[in-house]
Amino acid sequence: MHKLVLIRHGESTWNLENRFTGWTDVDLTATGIAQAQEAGRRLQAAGLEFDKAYTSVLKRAIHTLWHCLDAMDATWLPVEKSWRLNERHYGGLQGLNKADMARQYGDEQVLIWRRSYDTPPPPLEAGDARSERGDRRYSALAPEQIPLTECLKDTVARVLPYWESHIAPDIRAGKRLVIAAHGNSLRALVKYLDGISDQDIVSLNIPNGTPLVYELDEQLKPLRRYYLEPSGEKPLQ
Ligand SMILES: O=C(O)[C@@H](CO)OP(=O)(O)O
Repeated sequence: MHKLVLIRHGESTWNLENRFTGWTDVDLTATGIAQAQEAGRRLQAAGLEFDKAYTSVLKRAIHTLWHCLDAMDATWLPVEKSWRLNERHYGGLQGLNKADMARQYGDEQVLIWRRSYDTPPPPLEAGDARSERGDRRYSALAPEQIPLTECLKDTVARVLPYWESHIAPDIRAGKRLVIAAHGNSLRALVKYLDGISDQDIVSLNIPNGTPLVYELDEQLKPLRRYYLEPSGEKPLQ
């Protein structure tokens, strides 16, 4: 049996300000840092240990991993970062306020933008100052690989090759992994692992800074999955 831990970053400044974030590289708030430290303490109290960590190239996930590992006295662990674990790209909505957009376009439209499986938000213009196409951290990618918007289906399509090429082989080799990532890159992974339908994934939300433990069989099929809450194990809903 293998154990894999997924953790969504702690509260970010734009979570607090209720802004569409996507690939925008925002910091954790003081609450987000505390959530990450608490996650590390809970993992340690549950007796979980890791051999390696994975994260995105966005600092809210990277710093969550640091604080979590620091609380476990395990910042020495090897860490692999990939853009493929980044948050879903939010297109032209990046930076805008979610409540303002709901007032302007209605709750139903905002729900489609936020949770539809295959309808992406309006794209960024390639020349938009918010586009990540000039960002040095993505310089190894062809420009067209850097999204201008994404629906969850697009996120699944770029997360799964990384699961297959990097994460799954590590698990099969016996490595105990923690993955610190984002609400939607983790929803993509959970959808795949648990075989959740395109319809049912719409209502699955992953909270900030709460370790989600998967117990996997030899074929990497989930046997159990649960959040590590202060009160103990809580089933994934
Ligand atoms: O803004 C974002 O990038 C994400 C995660 O915070 O928001 P949502 O919950 O709408 O997917």
